[in-house]
Amino acid sequence: MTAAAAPGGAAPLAVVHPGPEVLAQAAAARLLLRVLDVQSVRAPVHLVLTGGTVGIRTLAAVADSPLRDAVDWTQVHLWWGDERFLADGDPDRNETQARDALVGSLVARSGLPEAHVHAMPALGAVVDGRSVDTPEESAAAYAAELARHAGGPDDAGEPGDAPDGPPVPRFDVLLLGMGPDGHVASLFPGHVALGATGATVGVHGSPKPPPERVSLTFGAIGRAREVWVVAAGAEKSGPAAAALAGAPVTEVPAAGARGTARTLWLLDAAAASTAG
Ligand SMILES: O=C1O[C@H](COP(=O)(O)O)[C@@H](O)[C@H](O)[C@H]1O
Repeated sequence: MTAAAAPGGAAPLAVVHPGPEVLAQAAAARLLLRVLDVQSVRAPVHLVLTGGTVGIRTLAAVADSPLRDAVDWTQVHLWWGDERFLADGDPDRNETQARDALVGSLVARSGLPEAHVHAMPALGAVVDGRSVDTPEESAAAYAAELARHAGGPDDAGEPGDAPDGPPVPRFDVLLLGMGPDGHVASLFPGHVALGATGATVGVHGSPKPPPERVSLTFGAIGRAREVWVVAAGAEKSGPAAAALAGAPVTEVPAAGARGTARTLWLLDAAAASTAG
């Protein structure tokens, strides 16, 4: 396989919370305040959502937060870092879980336009008149959707903030969960997808079910202004410590997820227990 490049971007900073519920509440409050800050200087805001235990718990906390109503959701775009390649509405799809936890109510009650909800095409979806039957077709369709939203006035960065990379929006915050094997999005240790170029990649043979997935690449992740990795539980402590210590990306993919301006690791005490 092609080796993943050494990570550039902002060095990681870890913030530790006592347990998973406080972690989810704090991540949600932090996310909403970040959106408010960004909306004071530019629009639209591009957020990348994650699946996973803490990721979905964080979205549920956003839904219940009083800060939610301070955001202008008409000027927010939602994207996903990865997706399980399953039929639309499958309960294991990250999109389905995110819609149940938050996105559905933002569209129904908070003015988020459905056209701003950019889910990765599901198995059997029809995009531009063609059926999406493989992870590669879904990945290609998503890359095209990302490219349509790249290069807008909201892309203008701060001085020195112009990373090379595939055509994707400058994500304001990109959320990632992390598996106990150190995977982020659907980029797994030792997997050929780690070396993928372009914005997205179709994934086969995922060690975590389901085997077929779609993921942003490191190139796309590295275009985010801020990357936040959220993780809870003792089973995450080994990979968290390794990633924070700069482990090889091929062994601990989470080590390669960095934002241009900020890389935050939001951990609970158990997940931080091995970190020095
Ligand atoms: O399969 C996935 O797993 C990771 C982490 O999930 P967790 O339940 O261990 O927190 C998640 O971040 C990713 O988006 C998802 O597709």
